[in-house]
Amino acid sequence: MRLSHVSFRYRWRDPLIIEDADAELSPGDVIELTGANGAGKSTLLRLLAGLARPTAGTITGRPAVVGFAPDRFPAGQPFTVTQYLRHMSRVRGGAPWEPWAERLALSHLLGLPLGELSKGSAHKVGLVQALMAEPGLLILDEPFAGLDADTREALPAIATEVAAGGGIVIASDHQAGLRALHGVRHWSMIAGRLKESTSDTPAPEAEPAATGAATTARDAPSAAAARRSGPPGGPSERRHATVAVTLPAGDVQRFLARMHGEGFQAREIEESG
Ligand SMILES: Nc1ncnc2c1ncn2[C@@H]1O[C@H](COP(=O)(O)OP(=O)(O)OP(=O)(O)O)[C@@H](O)[C@H]1O
Repeated sequence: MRLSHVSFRYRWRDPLIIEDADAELSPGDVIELTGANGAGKSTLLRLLAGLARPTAGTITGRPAVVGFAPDRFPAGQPFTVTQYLRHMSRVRGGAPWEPWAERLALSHLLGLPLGELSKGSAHKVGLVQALMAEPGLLILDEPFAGLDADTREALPAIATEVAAGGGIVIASDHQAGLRALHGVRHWSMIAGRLKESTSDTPAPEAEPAATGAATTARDAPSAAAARRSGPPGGPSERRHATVAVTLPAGDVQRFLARMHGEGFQAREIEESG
């Protein structure tokens, strides 16, 4: 998989969040992505996942199966854990999710509605949906945040297994949870630039994103963030609209991944003959 001169801005005339990123990812790579808050890590991960398109440059050779665990799992969906994971498994061609749920110590929570899960447990559900389809590219946005000690210890081994099976693993990680892994690559986002450090010491998390004007972008509530949190206060937070979408069956997985990444909720999937 290759990034060639990839630049990205959220809106026309906004500053570039990512500027001229070049990188090559090979099967078996485990990559730790660091950078200050707002440096553009999540943005880069979304570009890698195919959930956003580069403003300039290209990303080629993305593996067919991408597992993406966002930093904030959209837990406000009207499903129990089992219903949600079954549903994601169907979307992913019947991928086995139960062993992952067991491994991440979710088995006792399967009957709970997603909305009743603790932050860490909801995060685990996001990890299970990302792992179940044996991704060729596993993207983890702050995977260690909020996890209990056992799961924190399990994650490096899981990353190693995915890589050993020929997958690429990339994780943004303020907690250095993968740093001890043998052969881990260190990427950092600094001032809009993607840098790889060749030593075992990753580059410092020096500066936030791109240029001075990036402050505006960082501080402004993003459209996606606004959608995730909803309007402040009052019963309007609970108002929803349901939209029926028809699309080719082969696009369902990509569509759902993008939708979940944006914080939207899937209600029902129905395949016609
Ligand atoms: N949907 C959006 N629309 C406009 N600007 C955005 C959007 N999402 C993020 N940004 C801006 O892009 C910049 C990079 O954000 P990003 O979430 O990629 O940073 P990050 O390195 O992952 O930060 P953190 O470590 O805090 O998670 C920030 O300035 C942020 O405000």
